[in-house]
Amino acid sequence: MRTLVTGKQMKAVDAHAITTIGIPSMVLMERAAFAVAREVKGILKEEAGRLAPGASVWSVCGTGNNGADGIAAARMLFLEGVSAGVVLIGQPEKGTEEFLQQLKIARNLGMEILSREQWEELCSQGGMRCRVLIDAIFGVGLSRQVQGAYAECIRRINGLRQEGAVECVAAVDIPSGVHSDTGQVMGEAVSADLTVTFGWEKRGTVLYPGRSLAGRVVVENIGFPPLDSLKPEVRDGEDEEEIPYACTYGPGDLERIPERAAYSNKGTFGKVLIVAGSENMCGAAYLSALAAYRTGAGLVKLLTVEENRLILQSRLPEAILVTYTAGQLMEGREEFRKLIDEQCRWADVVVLGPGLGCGAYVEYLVEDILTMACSPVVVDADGLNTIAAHPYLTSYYTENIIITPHLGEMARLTGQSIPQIRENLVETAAEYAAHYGLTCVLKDAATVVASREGGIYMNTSGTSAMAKAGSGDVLTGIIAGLLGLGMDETESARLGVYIHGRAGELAAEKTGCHGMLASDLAEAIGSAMDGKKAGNAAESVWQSRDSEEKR
Ligand SMILES: NC(=O)C1=CN([C@@H]2O[C@H](COP(=O)(O)OP(=O)(O)OC[C@H]3O[C@@H](n4cnc5c(N)ncnc54)[C@H](O)[C@@H]3O)[C@@H](O)[C@H]2O)[C@@H](O)CC1
Ligand SMILES: Nc1ncnc2c1ncn2[C@@H]1O[C@H](COP(=O)(O)OP(=O)(O)O)[C@@H](O)[C@H]1O
Ligand SMILES: [K+]
Repeated sequence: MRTLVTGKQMKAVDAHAITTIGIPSMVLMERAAFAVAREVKGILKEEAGRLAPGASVWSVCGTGNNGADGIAAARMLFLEGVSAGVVLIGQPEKGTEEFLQQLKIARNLGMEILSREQWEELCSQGGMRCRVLIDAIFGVGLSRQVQGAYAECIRRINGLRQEGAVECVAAVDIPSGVHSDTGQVMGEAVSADLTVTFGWEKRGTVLYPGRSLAGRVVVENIGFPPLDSLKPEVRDGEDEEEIPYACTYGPGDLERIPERAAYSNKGTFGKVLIVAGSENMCGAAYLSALAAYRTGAGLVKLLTVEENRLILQSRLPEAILVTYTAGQLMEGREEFRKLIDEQCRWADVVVLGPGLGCGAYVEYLVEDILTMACSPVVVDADGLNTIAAHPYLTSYYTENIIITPHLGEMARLTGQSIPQIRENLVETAAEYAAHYGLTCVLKDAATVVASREGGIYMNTSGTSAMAKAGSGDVLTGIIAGLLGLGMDETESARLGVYIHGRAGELAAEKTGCHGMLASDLAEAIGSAMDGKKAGNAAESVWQSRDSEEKR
């Protein structure tokens, strides 16, 4: 498990380390700059291991402590014989104490220091070519939209990278212009190949578009005290609500999956009831059921319309089938309730919604399941659309409900627009989960899981190959399967999302990124749950120099 922090949390740790613990700010900075310089040197090194002759580095620096890191990193490279210079953006005289100190050191060493105007001139004459450009304009201190000269400078950096005048852009802490909490571009943002971040990963490099802009992320422990040494009021200010530290999973977290006991039978691993499918829509029910079995469920039963009987029985003979007709539901509601009651008593887990459609009877079905299920219920797709269309159904929400909306479904549930939700992914999921006391899995390219107690998980596995119909149905099956194995709602949701992404990566390796089908994703679940197998693309772009486990 890796911890993810907001900019504000990171600043609170900085302040705590410096003022309460007494670690001098310049000591932290020296370690931060050393890490950046080390990574840049790695890029500059020839195969033989020596630094490339004439290797040139420009460090483009703002006047805050991010800029101070950038000057210090350039100075370390300069002292190792690299042709490294500094470009200053903003008014240096207004810089932080640390910035002014770093600038003085660089000047005393005789380093080349350009103003923005001089740099612009160099660029416009085509004289700006370098192996590595260090982006140190803004770090976690970015507090507003980027405009004017700063925006121009960021556009210039991206232009140089695009035209090949700069081979590699290395961002200090976070690409300048990316919001450290939301990953949103604040007007203009640097597109980096590498980001060296300090202490803990920032939420903004896990959420899109920040995640695409950060490139490979290296996390460096520069000597901060552990997060749990901070008192809540130190973390977030006495007058404000405490924001929880978010987390993400990696292959090591697969150990959370319970062992499959030798002395067991099919009843040991959970009975999953999947209430899904409608006339002409049986694929979602099939994929959910298949995924639940592939995740380890002992018994999967499909409750679906009579029209799906033949196809589902032939596609997935391992599943038990109970069918109904729409007429049965509309006219014989009392009879139908008995059937639902019986099925709910049988189930250890219920999935409600994939492919249910929007027939008038679906409202009754959703109401009956929500009122009668006494086990965890995973509500997805048309289950959620029905709740959005009939808001009284939210009164049946209980603490063992997991909802798995994509952004469109979340927009229907909350009345917010999709862009609004996209910009506030974490807050939207967290507020809904807290308000209704349930687990909310808000699905996106970087899915967020908000628990009813306030915990936040942000997913880092997955691939765009999964952006295809049916992927969400597979996810509901995986989460249901994990609940069936006995995991709690939060853990099933978090690990389910992680395994789902990992299965996507593994399946895409075989089919190629464009060719993958949701059924390929479901078939890869078993391998994805096997912790010994490598293959997590997200893991390969992430690396920690000093992992949290070691601390
Ligand atoms: N001792 C420390 O405090 C340490 C700080 N570190 C570095 O310091 C960074 C944080 O430094 P700061 O808090 O000084 O903040 P930053 O250097 O990230 O930037 C803040 C500066 O930019 C200005 N600014 C913010 N948004 C702007 C906008 N849109 N347009 C124009 N100006 C804008 C602010 O007024 C401020 O002057 C971290 O990201 C990290 O790189 C690291 O060196 C670790 C130690
Ligand atoms: N670009 C992407 N990268 C990673 N995961 C993705 C991407 N696009 C979609 N996904 C995942 O695929 C799933 C799609 O779910 P959903 O939209 O409900 O599809 P459907 O309803 O067709 O099954 C979600 O779990 C989502 O996180
Ligand atoms: K930066």
